[in-house]
Amino acid sequence: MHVHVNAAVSVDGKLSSTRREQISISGDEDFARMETIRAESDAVMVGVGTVLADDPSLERHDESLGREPPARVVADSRARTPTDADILAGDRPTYVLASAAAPEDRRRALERAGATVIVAGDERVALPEAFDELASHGISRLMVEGGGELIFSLFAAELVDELTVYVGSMIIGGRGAPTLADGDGFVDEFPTLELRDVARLDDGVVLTYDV
Ligand SMILES: NC(=O)c1ccc[n+]([C@@H]2O[C@H](COP(=O)([O-])OP(=O)(O)OC[C@H]3O[C@@H](n4cnc5c(N)ncnc54)[C@H](O)[C@@H]3O)[C@@H](O)[C@H]2O)c1
Ligand SMILES: Nc1nc(=O)c(N)c(NC[C@H](O)[C@H](O)[C@H](O)COP(=O)(O)O)[nH]1
Repeated sequence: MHVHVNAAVSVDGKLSSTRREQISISGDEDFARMETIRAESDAVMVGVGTVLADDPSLERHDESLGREPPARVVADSRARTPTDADILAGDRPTYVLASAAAPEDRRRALERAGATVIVAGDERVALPEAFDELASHGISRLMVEGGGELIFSLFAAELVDELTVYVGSMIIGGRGAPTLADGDGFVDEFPTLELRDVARLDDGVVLTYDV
């Protein structure tokens, strides 16, 4: 499975503010670029932290981009996704990746709301195992939109193939504000990236890396 992480950060590397509310870092051109990647993907993924903060639809709004609209995936160890979340709306499949720690009633509630629940791992979602399961459902190109906890885990599990980051010309600051990669952090060995492209977009810059 090809895994493409895409996110927008401030110059100081933040995904949002200390209030964890969605901030418009991207402008129209970057949102259009993001939609193109969505349209080229079999599924679009976020962590439940992003679902709870932003309630994203993960829609492909521009129908002219062709193909089937992508399925949706949430990494949600304890099955906390609200049953009225936008990510469950409509007919496109939604896969909730949960762990054995997810209460049975929450799993069932999400299934009743239309989700396919995949259980992998004891406490947190075991991402490699869950991704194998997604592949068996025909997902071979996965786009990941964040947030920082999920992106860190994907790098830690060496599951990322490609990274695009839009750096908006703003400072957000805040010690506790989410960054591109949070989690426990790397301390001795650090994933290295190969810079493939640099492009100006809106008032910022898009960096494209192979991992
Ligand atoms: N600017 C951007 O491009 C962008 C994109 C997405 C999110 N955001 C922002 O990021 C913030 C949310 O990010 P976050 O880091 O709090 O949450 P997140 O979206 O990364 O979700 C983290 C949650 O995912 C679940 N999870 C399951 N298995 C996991 C695993 N193996 N590793 C890690 N997490 C796992 C856990 O329940 C965990 O709490 C919000 O403020 C949102 O606005 C910004
Ligand atoms: N590319 C991008 N630029 C931003 O400035 C910003 N704040 C996000 N944030 C990501 C966000 O948390 C969601 O993943 C989707 O951007 C939600 O969009 P939809 O409601 O699905 O259209 N993403």
